[in-house]
Amino acid sequence: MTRVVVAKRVDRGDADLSEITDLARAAGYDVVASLTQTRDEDPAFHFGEGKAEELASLVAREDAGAVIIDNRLGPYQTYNIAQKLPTDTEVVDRFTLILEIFGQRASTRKAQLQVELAELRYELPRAEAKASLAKRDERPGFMGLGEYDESRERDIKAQISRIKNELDSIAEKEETRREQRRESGFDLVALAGYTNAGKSTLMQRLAADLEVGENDDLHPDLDPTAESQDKLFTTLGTTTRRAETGKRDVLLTDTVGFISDLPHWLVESFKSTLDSVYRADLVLLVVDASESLEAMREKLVTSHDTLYERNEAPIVTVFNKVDKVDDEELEEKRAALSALAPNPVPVSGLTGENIEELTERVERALPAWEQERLLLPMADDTMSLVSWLYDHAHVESEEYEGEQVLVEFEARPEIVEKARAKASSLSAAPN
Ligand SMILES: Nc1nc2c(ncn2[C@@H]2O[C@H](COP(=O)(O)OP(=O)(O)OP(=O)(O)O)[C@@H](O)[C@H]2O)c(=O)[nH]1
Ligand SMILES: [Mg+2]
Repeated sequence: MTRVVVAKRVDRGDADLSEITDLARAAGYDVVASLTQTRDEDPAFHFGEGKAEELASLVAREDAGAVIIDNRLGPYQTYNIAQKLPTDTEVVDRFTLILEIFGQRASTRKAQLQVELAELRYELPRAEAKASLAKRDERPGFMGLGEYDESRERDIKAQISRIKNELDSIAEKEETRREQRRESGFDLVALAGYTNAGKSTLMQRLAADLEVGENDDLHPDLDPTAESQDKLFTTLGTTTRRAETGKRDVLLTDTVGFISDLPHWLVESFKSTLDSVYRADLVLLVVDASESLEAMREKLVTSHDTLYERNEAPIVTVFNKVDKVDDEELEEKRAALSALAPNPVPVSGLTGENIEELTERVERALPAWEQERLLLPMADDTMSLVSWLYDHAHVESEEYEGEQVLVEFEARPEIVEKARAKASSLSAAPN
């Protein structure tokens, strides 16, 4: 395990190193020391130059192989800090660290492409900076360098557009699959929220274990396990399972957690993963209610920012981990956060407390179903239409009256429309 020093600068107040330390551990580093500074950003070193020197001696004393800095460093700042540090000390910033974790966990083609895309987008401005440095230093006999770096830039741009095309075609396939699932009568519910909020635990709680096996071939992302761990970014791809909520057939999707302070291009790189949230029929926004009010507020803001531009679905906020919070504290948090999290459902994914209230809320918040009664003549295909209704709708009653059958059911508007069409083709069929 590489020994690392974590460091962070804030403009004012105290720098909090807990998240960057968790991220470093999630990436497999051994955090051996830390350093913080409260001051304005220094253009050359990000930290004050004296602090950068302090960092260098800390790295030497601790025999660390890398420093992890929880700030956005410009390419020049990264270079300048590296110059101060013992030779071969790696400088890792918040985004490279997150990308490293994503890279380690990326197990599907899509996840790998997304990581690659983010890495290239990270590298592009750095290659541009290198090229312009090289140009500035260009002297006779040194011509090759600048040109070489410009070709690297062109290379990166070409790779970016190739990967984006492939991701677009994956996204299209997934959109088609979502539509097919809706046509089969499923409501699509997505779990979203800050990393480590307990999404995967809740998924396991809500999932009906039954039937996953049967659907494996149909839906390749249906996965019997949604791993949960006390680690950041345990879940990277998406996992979909059937959930038991009552009348409605719900497909629940668990997905990558949100995290604060990510640049736009990084979030954008994971767009096709987040599409399963943006394009759901309902989003369950999971919040860890056992954290401090301030942490909850910040994480809710990050979550809403991530959802803001693209999300089309209604949102139900879930206050998770209530087994660790007493009623009074919960009530205070609920009141203080009412603007960001209106009417949250308190649950514990771990103990199962209050899960029923959650499933009831899901049923109520999903787009409304239509009621319909169809009087069907007894024809060759009548029984197959009835069984189709059982698969795609909630059948309330089925009564036989002589040569006719009366079916009462509730379903999505599209399903009702399809059923009507099927019914009219029944009666039109010659006997
Ligand atoms: N006490 C308590 N712990 C919980 C609860 N739900 C989840 N946890 C714990 O919180 C940690 C994170 O849970 P996950 O379900 O992996 O969280 P996640 O949101 O899927 O996290 P990422 O996939 O890493 O973004 C695990 O250690 C869980 O056991 C809960 O209701 N109560
Ligand atoms: Mg998870």
